[in-house]
Amino acid sequence: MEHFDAIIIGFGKGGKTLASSLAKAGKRVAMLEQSSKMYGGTCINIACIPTKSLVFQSQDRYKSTESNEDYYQESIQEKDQLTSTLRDKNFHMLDDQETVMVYTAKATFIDNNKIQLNADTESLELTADTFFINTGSSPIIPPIDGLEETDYVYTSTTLQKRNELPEKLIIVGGGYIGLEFASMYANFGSEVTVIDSSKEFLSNDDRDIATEVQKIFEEKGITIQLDSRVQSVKNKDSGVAVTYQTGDTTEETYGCALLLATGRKPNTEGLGLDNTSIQQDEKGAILVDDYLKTDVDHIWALGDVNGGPQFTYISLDDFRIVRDQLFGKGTYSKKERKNVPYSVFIEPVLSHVGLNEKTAKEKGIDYKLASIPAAGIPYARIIKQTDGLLKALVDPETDEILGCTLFCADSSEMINTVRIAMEAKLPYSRLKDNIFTHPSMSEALNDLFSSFD
Ligand SMILES: Cc1cc2nc3c(=O)[nH]c(=O)nc-3n(C[C@H](O)[C@H](O)[C@H](O)COP(=O)(O)OP(=O)(O)OC[C@H]3O[C@@H](n4cnc5c(N)ncnc54)[C@H](O)[C@@H]3O)c2cc1C
Ligand SMILES: NC(=O)c1ccc[n+]([C@@H]2O[C@H](COP(=O)([O-])OP(=O)(O)OC[C@H]3O[C@@H](n4cnc5c(N)ncnc54)[C@H](O)[C@@H]3O)[C@@H](O)[C@H]2O)c1
Repeated sequence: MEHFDAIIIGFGKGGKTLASSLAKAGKRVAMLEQSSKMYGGTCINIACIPTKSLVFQSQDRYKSTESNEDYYQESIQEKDQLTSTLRDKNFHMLDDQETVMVYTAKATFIDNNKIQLNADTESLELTADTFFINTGSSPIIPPIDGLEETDYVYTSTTLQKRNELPEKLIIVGGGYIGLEFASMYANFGSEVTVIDSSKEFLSNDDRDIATEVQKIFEEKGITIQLDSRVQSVKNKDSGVAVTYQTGDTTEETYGCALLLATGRKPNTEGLGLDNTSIQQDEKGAILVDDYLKTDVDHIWALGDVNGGPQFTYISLDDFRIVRDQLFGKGTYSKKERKNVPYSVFIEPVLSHVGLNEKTAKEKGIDYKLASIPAAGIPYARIIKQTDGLLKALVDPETDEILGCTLFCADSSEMINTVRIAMEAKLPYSRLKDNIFTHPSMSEALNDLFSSFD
């Protein structure tokens, strides 16, 4: 039986980065990945990278004279080339290191110290001093009658593999995936309907932001059905007949394809956690302390599987927490992680960090508010992306930035500048008076924060 210094289960962002660090420190590492199609993890193979490749290609659709169908197929091929290159690069990044061994097989714990690897024809047992679980998450399939017997039902993973552009696409769930896919498929030329169970569109966001996003979605021809639940689906023609309940009424609609985007659950099935002392919460997430340690002293869990925010950059930050324990002072923990930003890659991008007006009001937190339209930004005019709205909240006592929402082009870059200012506890005047290059979207931060004077 082979013994390692560390076994990492799952080729996710946190795990693969940790594997490299451990190897650099001369440790013997086993990276266990269940699928040869997933070297590098979810992000590069089926999530952030391929979807953003499609998002950005869909935004260039208007530049091409090709048919919608041809343009879409080429975009899918381009996306596949990109992920294949990255997958190969990721595999070699680890496998080419002398002290790292990549095993392609599903891992199951036999006990707190031993793993069984199950490949097609053989199985193998491995032991290690330390274990790091980084198995990610997978789509939640909601209980809908007829789902299993119906063709043309997809998840975000399987829809990206479909070569044919759906003329009519129905999306269940209006969260990150639902909105990004809605915007992207509408740009490619699909007729899109989003069905979401929430009473309000973008229910966690400020109403003025949600209204602006909804307006832009409707201009793209996207139909949004709120307070609605899909009850049943069945095959119809070469697509899906969908029955859903909106308030008290039952409605029917038809799509060539149905995308399920109702959240993701931690990947713990088949991991053999029952054979260990590791505990899980009611949603299946592995319970960890602030240092990401499980109930077993030599086993940690990183990324989506530990129930934290589901972002690649959080998995990477989980790596930083573990690295600090293995190679640093052991002081960095989840408690230190504040102001996690996010970007939803619709058009324009919706980015946020910290507090928004809605939450500030709910919590009775004092704030000063500034808001400017994206149309006033010279660079937005140059790139012809004048839709959107920028908002910021500052503390009236300290002048520190409490939060910021940027619904404008390039906001996924700009929001990182705002976060640094927040983390450094700078007064808003530092962004108001910062020298930004011109013309750029970032210089809009001068204008946004000038509104407080
Ligand atoms: C469509 C989509 C778009 C997204 N877009 C973004 C985005 O733009 N930005 C962003 O930050 N986040 C985005 N996310 C979220 C992001 O992809 C995840 O948060 C992130 O990939 C999670 O990484 P991880 O390190 O937890 O593990 P993962 O990258 O999920 O890796 C887990 C790996 O473990 C393997 N595995 C599972 N079980 C076993 C087992 N028993 N044995 C061996 N191997 C196993 C899996 O095959 C997988 O390769 C998106 C998600 C989706 C679905
Ligand atoms: N840009 C990004 O960073 C990005 C992009 C995509 C995904 N992600 C990550 O992936 C995670 C999963 O994304 P997601 O969109 O699947 O989940 P989500 O939690 O963002 O949204 C799920 C949506 O589905 C709705 N819903 C739930 N059950 C429903 C039902 N039965 N019928 C109708 N609607 C229902 C919810 O109201 C919610 O609006 C996200 O939480 C995010 O962390 C990030």
